[in-house]
Amino acid sequence: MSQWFIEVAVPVPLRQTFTYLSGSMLEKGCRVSVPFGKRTLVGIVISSHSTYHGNVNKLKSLHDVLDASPILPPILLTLCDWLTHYYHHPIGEVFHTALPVLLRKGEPLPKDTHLLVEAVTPNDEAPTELLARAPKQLACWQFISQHTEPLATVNKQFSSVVVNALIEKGVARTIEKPVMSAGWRTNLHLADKPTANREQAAAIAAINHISGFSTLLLEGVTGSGKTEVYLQALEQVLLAGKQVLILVPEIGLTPQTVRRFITRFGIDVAVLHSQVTNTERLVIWQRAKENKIGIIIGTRSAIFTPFENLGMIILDEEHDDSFKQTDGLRYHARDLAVIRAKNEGIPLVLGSGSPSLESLNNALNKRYQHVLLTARAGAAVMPTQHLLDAREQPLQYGLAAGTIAIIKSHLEANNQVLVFINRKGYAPALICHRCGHSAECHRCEQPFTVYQKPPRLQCQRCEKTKPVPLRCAACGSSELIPSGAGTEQIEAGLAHLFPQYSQVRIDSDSVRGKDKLANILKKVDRQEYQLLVGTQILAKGHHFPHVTLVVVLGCDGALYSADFRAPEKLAQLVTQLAGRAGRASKPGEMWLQTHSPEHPLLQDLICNGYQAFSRYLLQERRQTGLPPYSVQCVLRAEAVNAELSYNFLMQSRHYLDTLNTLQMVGPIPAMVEKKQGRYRFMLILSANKRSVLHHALRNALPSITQSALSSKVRWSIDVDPMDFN
Ligand SMILES: Nc1ncnc2c1ncn2[C@@H]1O[C@H](COP(=O)(O)OP(=O)(O)OP(=O)(O)O)[C@@H](O)[C@H]1O
Ligand SMILES: [Zn+2]
Repeated sequence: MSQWFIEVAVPVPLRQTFTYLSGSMLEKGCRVSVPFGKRTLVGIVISSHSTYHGNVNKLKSLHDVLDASPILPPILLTLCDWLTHYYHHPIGEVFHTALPVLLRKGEPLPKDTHLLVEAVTPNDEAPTELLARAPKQLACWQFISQHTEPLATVNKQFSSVVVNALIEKGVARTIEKPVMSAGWRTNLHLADKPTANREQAAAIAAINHISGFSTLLLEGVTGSGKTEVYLQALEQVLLAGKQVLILVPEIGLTPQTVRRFITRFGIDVAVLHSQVTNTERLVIWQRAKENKIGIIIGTRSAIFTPFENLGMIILDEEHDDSFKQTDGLRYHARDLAVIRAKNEGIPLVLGSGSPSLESLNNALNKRYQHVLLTARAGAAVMPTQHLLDAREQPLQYGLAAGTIAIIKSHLEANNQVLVFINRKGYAPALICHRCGHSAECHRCEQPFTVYQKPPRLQCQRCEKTKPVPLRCAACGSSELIPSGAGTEQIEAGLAHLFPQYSQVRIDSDSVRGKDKLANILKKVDRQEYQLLVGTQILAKGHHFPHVTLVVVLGCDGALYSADFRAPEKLAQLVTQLAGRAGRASKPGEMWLQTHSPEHPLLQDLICNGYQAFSRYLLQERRQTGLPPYSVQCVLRAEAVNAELSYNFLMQSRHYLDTLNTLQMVGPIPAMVEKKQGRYRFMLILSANKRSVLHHALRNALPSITQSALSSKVRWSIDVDPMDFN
């Protein structure tokens, strides 16, 4: 019997494959179960060899081969290889991330079958007598004797009690059959659509003109009808029988968006987001792979869906943070989409009203095609933007008198008002009025947020909760005052100021649970609420036709942040928030309440708008040599013992420095210095060229991973970091 040496990617945090023995050659991409220490793990075959240059006696045999043919198509295998190299991530974990949870666990692919109910006719006679006393059962039997129907269809008319009774009496049985689907292409039909305006038509033509791979940045102001452009550009792709993948931000995936695609094309649209169960996810995964689904709309990880015949990728709100994974394999779905589209030889469309500086730079450099939509679609006009100087104005619940007056005028005109604040809870801190001590989470060294609904203190980093204390832990005084304002406080304040208007709070606390956000948005649409108070969630792509005023609170902190991306993120947030106002027939306005009305960044953004502001920020990045004019990587380490994580990074710095090609900052405390009892440090690496950064990392990683300290701390590599937390 021949012996094969199989290289397997095993889901462990080690940057290598492991060799196992097998009696036969195995193809790359098949799953195998292997012994690993005392455990059995599911790994992916990377390669098979007939020879081995090591001690064969030390090798173990595979337990099992789980797939007869590769579970991942070649395109995804290539993508995983790219991820492993680009993000310097352990190969087994890369494959693990790319696979649906159930496949990671070694489950087989589900059979695409359904149960049918078939009538049985004993002695060739209808069982009329047998069922004479059970008219429902008789009716059911007659129904199934005419056609063999799926159980689900039968159950629409007859309860399972009735069906089971027939089965027990031996006059019906269930049979499992493959689902015969006519395929989405037969159902495809185009519904009525608005006539594209001149700019939209140019964008659609530009997209449809692409043959093979190209990335196109659609920079369209909020409400300019980007979704309409996607819809019309997709017609040609779908009519050619090709599938499409649409990637959207985490919370932007609303039923309204999905419905627009369903009604336009008349076909099922599969949706992939965090609330989809593992079983549903696997079914969609397989159906896409077999070209049984035409359109998939999903968040970040949907980029790993296999398609038999993918024709286009669209990534909407491409500036959104949620496309970047912030733990484990820290990939950016936008960058992955570029690589995937290139490998598939298909167009990629990136859309945003406030594009990231990375994409903008690529567009201005002509690496991407660039199409602008400068005006709103239909009759809507762009909202006006203003600063509200809160200095020396009386404040009530964090709202300046001027802000309250503007809110009042819009409410009285019967319009909806959206109030944004970047904090959840009632107040971001509880402070002792006598000694100034603030109640703090010890594990995170971070002030507790005060909540009223229900009353508690809660840490935003580790979610630990505590009852609200009656006395100061430091001096015993009972004079404890909430400091600053969050959504709950603004909600309470507005309820007090405007009791006659109905209000809803929209933040991650209030929309927790399936369909909760969707239901609130439906009510907003029906104008059951006139005041909307909330966090970032409100900024994401929603179409609020009745909102005419957007009020922005609590943004001053971002003006003084140490993160060089803070101005860009603030500008995107403000632009997207303003973009929720005046989207239909009535014009809208945005007021940003600030104590720094003269700050040049704010002035520039409000007076000149995102388009000019973003070009100015790019100039600044060029002058300072920051991304996208350089590349970065962050090495993070955390440990209960601060010294360990500091020393690990110090030592890593030394290994990385041997080539003397990188600029390095650190080790310095991460912006989130402590979390759940662990001290966190970072080392920021930058280089002018990507190849230099990668070379230095590849050169140093063996020493870093083999160091004794590396097993004593939790550490990670973040290529193209989007934050310094
Ligand atoms: N050519 C058109 N004629 C009339 N109405 C249109 C046209 N294109 C889009 N609309 C309408 O304009 C509104 C905004 O369009 P859409 O939601 O596509 O904008 P968007 O650019 O995706 O918005 P945002 O980036 O702010 O989320 C929608 O109600 C849409 O139906
Ligand atoms: Zn905490």
